[in-house]
Amino acid sequence: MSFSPRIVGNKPVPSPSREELWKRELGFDENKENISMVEYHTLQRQLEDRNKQRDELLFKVKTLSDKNRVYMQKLEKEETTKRQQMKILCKTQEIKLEEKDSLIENLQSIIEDHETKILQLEQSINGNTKVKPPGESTHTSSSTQKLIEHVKTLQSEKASLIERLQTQQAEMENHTCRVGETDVSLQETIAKLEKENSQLREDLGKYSNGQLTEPAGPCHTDTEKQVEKLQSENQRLTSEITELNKSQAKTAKLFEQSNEQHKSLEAEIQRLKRKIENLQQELSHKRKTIEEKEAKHQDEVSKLMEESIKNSRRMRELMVEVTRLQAQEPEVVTKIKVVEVQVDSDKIKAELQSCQEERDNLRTKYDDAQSKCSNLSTELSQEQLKNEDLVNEIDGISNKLSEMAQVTVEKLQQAEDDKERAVTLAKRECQETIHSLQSKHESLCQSVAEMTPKYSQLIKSYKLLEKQVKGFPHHLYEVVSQVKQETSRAIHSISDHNKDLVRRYHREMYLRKKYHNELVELKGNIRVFCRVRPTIKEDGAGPMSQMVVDYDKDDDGLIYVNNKGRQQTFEADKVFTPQSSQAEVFDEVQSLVTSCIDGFNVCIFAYGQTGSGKTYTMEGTRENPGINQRALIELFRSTKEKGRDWSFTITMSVMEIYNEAIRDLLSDDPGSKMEVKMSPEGGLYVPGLSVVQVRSVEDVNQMEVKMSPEGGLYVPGLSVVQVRSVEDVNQVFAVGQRSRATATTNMNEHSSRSHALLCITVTGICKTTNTKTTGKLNLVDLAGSERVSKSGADGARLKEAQNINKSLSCLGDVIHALRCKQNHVPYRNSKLTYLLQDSLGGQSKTLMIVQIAPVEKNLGESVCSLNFAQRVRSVELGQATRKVEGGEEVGRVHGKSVLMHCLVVESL
Ligand SMILES: Nc1ncnc2c1ncn2[C@@H]1O[C@H](COP(=O)(O)OP(=O)(O)OP(=O)(O)O)[C@@H](O)[C@H]1O
Repeated sequence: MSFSPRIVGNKPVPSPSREELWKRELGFDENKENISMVEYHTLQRQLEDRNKQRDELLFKVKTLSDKNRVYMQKLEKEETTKRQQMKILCKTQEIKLEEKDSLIENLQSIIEDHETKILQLEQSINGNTKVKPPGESTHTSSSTQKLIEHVKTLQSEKASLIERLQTQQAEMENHTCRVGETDVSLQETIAKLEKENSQLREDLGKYSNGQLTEPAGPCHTDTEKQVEKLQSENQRLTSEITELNKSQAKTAKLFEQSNEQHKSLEAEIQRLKRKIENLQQELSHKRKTIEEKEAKHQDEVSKLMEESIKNSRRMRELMVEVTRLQAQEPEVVTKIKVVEVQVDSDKIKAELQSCQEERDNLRTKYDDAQSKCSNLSTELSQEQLKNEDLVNEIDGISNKLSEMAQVTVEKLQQAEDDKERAVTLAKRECQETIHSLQSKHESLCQSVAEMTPKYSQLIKSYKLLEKQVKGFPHHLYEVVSQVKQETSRAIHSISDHNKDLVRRYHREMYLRKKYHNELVELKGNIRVFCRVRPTIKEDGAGPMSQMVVDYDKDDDGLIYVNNKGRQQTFEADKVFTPQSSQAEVFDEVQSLVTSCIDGFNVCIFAYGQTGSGKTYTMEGTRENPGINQRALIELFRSTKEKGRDWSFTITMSVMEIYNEAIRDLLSDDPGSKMEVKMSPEGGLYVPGLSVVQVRSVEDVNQMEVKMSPEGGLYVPGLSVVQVRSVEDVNQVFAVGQRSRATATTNMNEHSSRSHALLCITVTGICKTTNTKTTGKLNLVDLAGSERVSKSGADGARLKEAQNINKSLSCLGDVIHALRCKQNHVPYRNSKLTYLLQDSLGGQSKTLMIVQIAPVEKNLGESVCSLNFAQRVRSVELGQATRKVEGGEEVGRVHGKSVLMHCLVVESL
C-alpha cells in the first residue's frame, strides 16, 4: 500500500498513515492512540460481528414491527367487532327492558283497574247485603279475596321480574367492564410490544452509534434484500391471519345464531303478549256484562224493597183504621155507624183482602225476584269461575314469560361464554401461530441463505432465457416470412406446373381426338373381327365335338386352331370368345355405327358357316338383341344428342338376296324380284322403283309407289321406312321376318341360304350451315359359307349353294381386286357385291365378323372362314371419306349416294 501526498490549497498535505486509515475505518477519533495490526484485525472482526448482530436486530425489529402492525390491526378489528357486538347487545337489552317495563306498566294499570272495579263491586255488594241472603255475600267476598290474592301474586311476580331485570342489567355492566378490562389488557400488551420495539430501536441506535464511520451502503442493501425476501413470508402470514379471521367469522356466526334464537324468543314473547291482550279484553268485556247484570239486579231488588215497604205501611194504616172503628159508641149511631162500620168494615175487609192479594202478589214477585237473584248469583259465580280460569291462564302465561326470560338470559349467558371462549381460543391460536411463524421464519431465513446462490444462478439463466425470448419473435417472424416466401414460391411453381399440365392435357386431348379420327380413318380398310360361339347341343357329343379353338391371354387378336395336332394361328383385329356378350361386341362396332351419322358409308358383314352364330350376332334374340337393333338404338341416341344443331332423318330398308335375286321384305309382294339399276346420270338404279319417304309401318303397308326415279342408283319398288324409335324398328323387323317366313317353306334352311340385308340411311342437315350429310349403314347377315362338296347338294340345293359360293367368291374377288389395287373391281359379278359397291369401295368402312363354330366337326369350315378373314384383313381400302353436300367432300362421292336397293328421299 503506497500513498502520494495530497494537495489541499497550495500546500501539500501528507497522506494518512496506515494506522490512521485503520482508525478511520473502525470509526475511532483521531485523538485515539494508533492501533496495531492484530488489534485492527480483531476490531474489524468485532465490527463485522456487530454489523451482523445489528443486521439481525434490524431484521428482528422489522419483523416485530410488522407483526406488531399486524397484531395492532387485528386488535383494532377485534375491538371494533366487539364494540359493535356490545352495542348490539346493549341495544337489544335496552329494548327488552323497555318492553318489559311497558308490559309491567300495562299489567299494573290492568291490575289497578281490576282493583277499582273490585272495590266498586264490593261497595255495591255491601249496599245490598241487607236484602240479599247471607250465603251470597260470603261467596262474593271469597271471589274478591281471590282476585286480591291474584293481584298480589301478580305484583310479587312484577317485583321478581324487576329484580331479574336489575340482575341482568348488573350482568351487562359486568360484561362491559370485562370487555373494558380485556381492552385494557390488550392495550397493555400493545404498549409492552411498543416498549420492546423502542428498546430494540435504542439498541440498534447504540450499535449504529458505535459504528458511525462504517459505510452503510452494503448493510442497507442487505436488509432491503432480506426485507424483500421476507415480504413473501409476510404474505404467508397474512394468509394465516385470514385463517384466523375465518375462525373469528365462525364465532360471529355463533353469535348470529344466538341472535336468531333471541329473535325467535322475542317473537314468542310478542305472540304471548298478544294473547294476554286478547284475554284481558275478553276479561274486561265479561266484567262489563257482570257489572251490567249486577246493576240490573240491584235496581230490581230496590224496586221490590220499595214496594214491600209501601205495602207494609198500607197494612199498618189499615190496621190502625180497624182498631179505631172498633173502639166507637152509641147504638143508633152505632147501628148506623155499625152499618156504616159494617159497610166500612166490609169495604175495609175487601180492601184488606185486596191488600192481602196484593201482598201475595208482591210476595210471589219477591220470590221471583229472589229466584232471579239466585240465578244471577249463580251466573255471577260462573263468571267468577271463568274469571278465575282467566286469571289462571294469565298466571300460566306470566310463568311462561318468566321461563322464557330465564331461557333468554341463559342463552345470552351461553352466547357470552361462547364468545369469550372463542376469543380466548383465537388468542391462543394467535400466540401459537406467532410461535410457529417465528420458527418458520427462522427456517425460512436459513433456506433463503441457502437459496441465494441458486437464486442468482436462476436469475442468470432467466436473463439468458429472457434475451432468447425477446429475440424469439424476431427469429420466428424471420422463419415464418421465409417459410411464407418458400410456400408462395412453391404454390407459384405448382400453379405454373398445373397450368402447364392443363395446357398439356388440353393438347393431349386434342391430339387424342385427332389421332382417334386418324385411327378411325386408318381403320377405314376392312377390319376383321372373329367371334367364336359357345358349344351348343347341336354340336353333339363324342370326339367330333371336342373344342379345337384356343385364345391368347395377352393378345385378344390371336386365335389358335388345333388342326389335327397342328396348331394354326390366325390373326384378327379382335377375337371374341364364347364368353363375350352381345354388348361387348357392339361396343367394338359402335364407333363404326356412329360414323354413319357423320356421312360415312359403313358395311358390317357376318360371315361363317351355317350355325356358326351369324344371325345371333346380327339380329340376336328378343332378350339379347344383336348389332342391328343396338345400332339403331345408338343412332337414335346420337342423333338426339346432336339434335340441337342438326335435324336427322333415319330410314331403313330390309331385303334379302336369294339365288341372286333381290327381294324387298317390306313390300306387299315380297316374292317379286327386284333389279339394281344405274340411274341415267351414271349411277345404278332399279327401273320403275318408287321412292317415297315413309314414317311408319302403316305408311309402308299403305303406300302406293308412284314416283319415278330422277336418276342415280336405285332399286325400283324397294320400300324405305322412316323410323323414329326402337318400337318402329321392331315393327319393321317383324314385317321383314314375316315376309321372309311367308316366302319360304323352311325358314331355317332358307335363312342359311340367303343374304339378309338391313340398309339404314341417316340423313342430317345442319340447321346453321344448311350442310347435308348422308351416311349408309349396311348390316349384312351372309348365307352359310360351307363348301358345296361337303353339303353334297344337288338340284335346287346345288343351285343355291352355287349362288352362295358365287356371291361369296365374288365378294372375295372384289376384296382381292381392291387389295391389289386393280383398275377393275368386279362388283357386278354378283348381286351382293353390286349392292355393296358403295360399302366396299375406297370411301367406305367395312367390318367383317367371321363366325366360328369351335368343335372338331366344324374344323375345316372354321379354318376356311379364318383363311378368308386373313385374306380380307390384308386388303387396303384407303382412307374413308364422308359424303357431304354443300361441303368440300361432296364431289368425291357424288353420284354414288344410292346403294343397293336403298333409295333415299329427303324431304327438305
Ligand atoms: N354367341 C352365342 N352365344 C350363344 N348362343 C349362340 C351364340 N352364337 C350362336 N348361338 C346359337 O347357335 C345357334 C346357331 O346360331 P345362328 O342361327 O345364329 O347361326 P347362323 O350362322 O346364323 O346359321 P344360319 O347360317 O343357318 O342362319 C343358335 O341356336 C344360336 O342361338
